[in-house]
Amino acid sequence: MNTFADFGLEPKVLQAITELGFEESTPIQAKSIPVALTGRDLIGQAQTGTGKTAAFGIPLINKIPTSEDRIVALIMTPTRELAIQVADEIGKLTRYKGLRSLPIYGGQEIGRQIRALKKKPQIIIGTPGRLLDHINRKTIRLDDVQTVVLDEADEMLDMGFMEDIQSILKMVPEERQTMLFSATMPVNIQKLAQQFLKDPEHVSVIPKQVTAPSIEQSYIEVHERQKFEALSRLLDMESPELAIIFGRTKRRVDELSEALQKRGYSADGLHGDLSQNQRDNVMRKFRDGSIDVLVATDVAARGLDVSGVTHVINFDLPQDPESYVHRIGRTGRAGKEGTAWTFVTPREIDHLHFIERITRQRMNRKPLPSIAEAIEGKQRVTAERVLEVVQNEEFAEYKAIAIQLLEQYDSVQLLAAAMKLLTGEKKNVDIELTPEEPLRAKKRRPDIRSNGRPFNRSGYSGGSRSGSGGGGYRGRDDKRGSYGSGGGSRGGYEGRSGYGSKRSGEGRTENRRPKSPSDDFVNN
Ligand SMILES: Nc1ncnc2c1ncn2[C@@H]1O[C@H](COP(=O)(O)OP(=O)(O)OP(=O)(O)O)[C@@H](O)[C@H]1O
Ligand SMILES: [Mg+2]
Repeated sequence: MNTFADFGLEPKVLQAITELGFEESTPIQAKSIPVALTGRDLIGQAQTGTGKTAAFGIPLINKIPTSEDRIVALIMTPTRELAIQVADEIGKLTRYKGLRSLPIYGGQEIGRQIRALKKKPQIIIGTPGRLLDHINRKTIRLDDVQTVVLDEADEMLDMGFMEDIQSILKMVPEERQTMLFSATMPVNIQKLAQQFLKDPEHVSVIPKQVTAPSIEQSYIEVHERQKFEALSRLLDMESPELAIIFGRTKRRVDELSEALQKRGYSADGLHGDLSQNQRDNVMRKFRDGSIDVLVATDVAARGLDVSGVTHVINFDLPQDPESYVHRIGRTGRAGKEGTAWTFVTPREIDHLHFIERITRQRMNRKPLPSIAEAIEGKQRVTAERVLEVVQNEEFAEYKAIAIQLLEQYDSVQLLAAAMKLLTGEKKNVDIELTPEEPLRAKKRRPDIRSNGRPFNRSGYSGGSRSGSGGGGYRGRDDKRGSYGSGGGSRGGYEGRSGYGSKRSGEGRTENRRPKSPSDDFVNN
């Protein structure tokens, strides 16, 4: 068993880890924490949801003296919500040590950030655009930074942030420790590594496939026009605890979340054109369970850790295999199980097979759920709800009326009628979504798992950690689990638009993703 005590960490850091409920280190933590503690540069790769945040967070926190009052550590993330989430986890890990960490991201009032910076945080977690903004205003100085982490490094590169990262790292002393982390390491990450890292140690825990082992992956072949019906049936059949549905464009996300609401689902949409306030609100509602379906663009694909997400549905096929890996990785986290469904139109089937080849993981082909299956799913949920009330004996005040009714009517008829009311009929509104262009198949390219190096077989077994649960779908109450970081009350977001925040105000979008097929997509 790999306990955190073996790393020789400070007692106060150890205490915070214990409080988070982490009993054993995950494989990526076990391998990278000792390396990071030596001060070496590091490239860390491990499947989604396996604790990479703590893998860089713990050693980073451990080495900062409490008396420090300069910015000595910088963590960069591709999106606003990830900056907030990582800051949240870092905050929890520094609870007893008493370090100060601060998220810095576009969309938030800059004056507020400047005031917070006056409190002399030692750790900054930020998105590139807003960081540069502060550097230019001289409200952030990086002259004393000793540790830099690029979380989701490949994504930042992919989005065209190389220049911004270069400009930021020019402000950081050469004498420093630099770490890159992601679940996917395409070959072009080497370029970034060569420029910014010195003789890095590669720490990779990718056993067989890059997708997390606890996610069941299926696809349904469906025509563009059938997609919404397929989605409704799927949601009814599966009745997810919490689900994230990915759409290709902002328009798609808007239309789809509105359509789901019209049909009576508790859904809301998230993309980069919403104001920061709207984004925060949607994330807060999703994290606290007041909505159970989040419809999002790829802005929500990376790093987001919301415990209780049982399902990911790709309403539109993802652009590339990396996006697929990260999208479905929003479920099946920390050893829990998850289910991923992907809709594919007949013309896109080659693209789906391309994703399968690159991820070396086959998806199960499933038929469109039938109306009967959808109804059955809904009835099952109603029955479960009824039985829960029965078991908890939460019905005392209804007993008298029940007895009265049973004197006049048949018990089966009564229960069936009550269940019908409880199940609720889905509103029969017509839904027309604007069709999306199909994606074209791509040529095969190098493996995304291994960064061109022989991959590591020693790795991750998925179920080996204690405290990581495992048995399938949890009840609502368990949603926050014991993993900690999913329970943060804040939920911010940074759309792709947020990157350009140094040049743009809130909500403005910039095309910085070179390979995107349409403006709609890049502005996600
Ligand atoms: N040692 C541990 N034991 C139990 N839970 C852990 C441990 N380490 C991390 N976790 C929890 O696992 C969840 C996933 O962690 P994290 O978000 O760091 O994953 P990740 O590897 O960065 O995933 P992604 O690639 O999607 O960004 C979090 O809720 C975190 O609190
Ligand atoms: Mg992460």
